Amino acid sequence: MAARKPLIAGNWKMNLNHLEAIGVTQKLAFALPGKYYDVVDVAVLPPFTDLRSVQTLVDADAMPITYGGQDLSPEDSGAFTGDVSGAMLAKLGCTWVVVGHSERRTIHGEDDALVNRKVRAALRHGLTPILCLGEGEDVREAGDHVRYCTAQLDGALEGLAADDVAKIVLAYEPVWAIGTGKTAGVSDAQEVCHALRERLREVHGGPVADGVRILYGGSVKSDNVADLVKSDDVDGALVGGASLNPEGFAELCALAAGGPLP
Ligand SMILES: O=C(CO)COP(=O)(O)O
Repeated sequence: MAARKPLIAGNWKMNLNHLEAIGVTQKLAFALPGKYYDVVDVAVLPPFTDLRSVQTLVDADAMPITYGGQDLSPEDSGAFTGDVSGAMLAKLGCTWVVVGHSERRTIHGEDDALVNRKVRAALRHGLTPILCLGEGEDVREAGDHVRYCTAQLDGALEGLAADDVAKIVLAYEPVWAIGTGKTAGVSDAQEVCHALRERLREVHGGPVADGVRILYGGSVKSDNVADLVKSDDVDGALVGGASLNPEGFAELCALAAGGPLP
């Protein structure tokens, strides 16, 4: 298996104003000693209004933390009230942008075609899309989750060249596990992450499949992260609620890197 460095990304969702963001980022950097970043990549994904503050702090203290947005417009500029472009995120030093989160798909009606345009917009501006996929409870109960998730993958990546697909991070987030306290079992997470990787292999080739990081998201906590990232095809976690507490998130990152904080 190709060596893939795990990524632990904290999706703050619509939490923490820009002043709180400064506090949380400082505490996270203080709580997680530098050596852990050799083993895991650590990212925070704050609301748009916090990004400038996070950028200033990360730059000033040369923190090894990366950051990104939670969404972007498929367009580059123009009359799109309320939207934020990939160019704007790139200008703020963002590394990542979440695309296709289930909360965007459900609450804002985003479909695979729009997600595909957003993936392209992110890549156009040198951002790494964290492309979220995942089935709802009804699909899981019908046993159709693998087919459902690979179809979402195909839709989101339709028409993309293999060397672009190689730049993407995937996140398998079963909707029934988000914010519910129900985590997919390690074998459930591994099953879908493996199927997504095999689909990448089929469509985009072995080197792409072996290189792309596939995260798991949905009620990831300090007590389950280590087992999740030990799975062959799970290369990290997209963490919601548990990323809001900086000391707790630092502990979670350390556990993903192989051991608790000293
Ligand atoms: O949606 C998620 C991350 O993007 C997961 O959220 P929770 O970790 O709060 O379940």
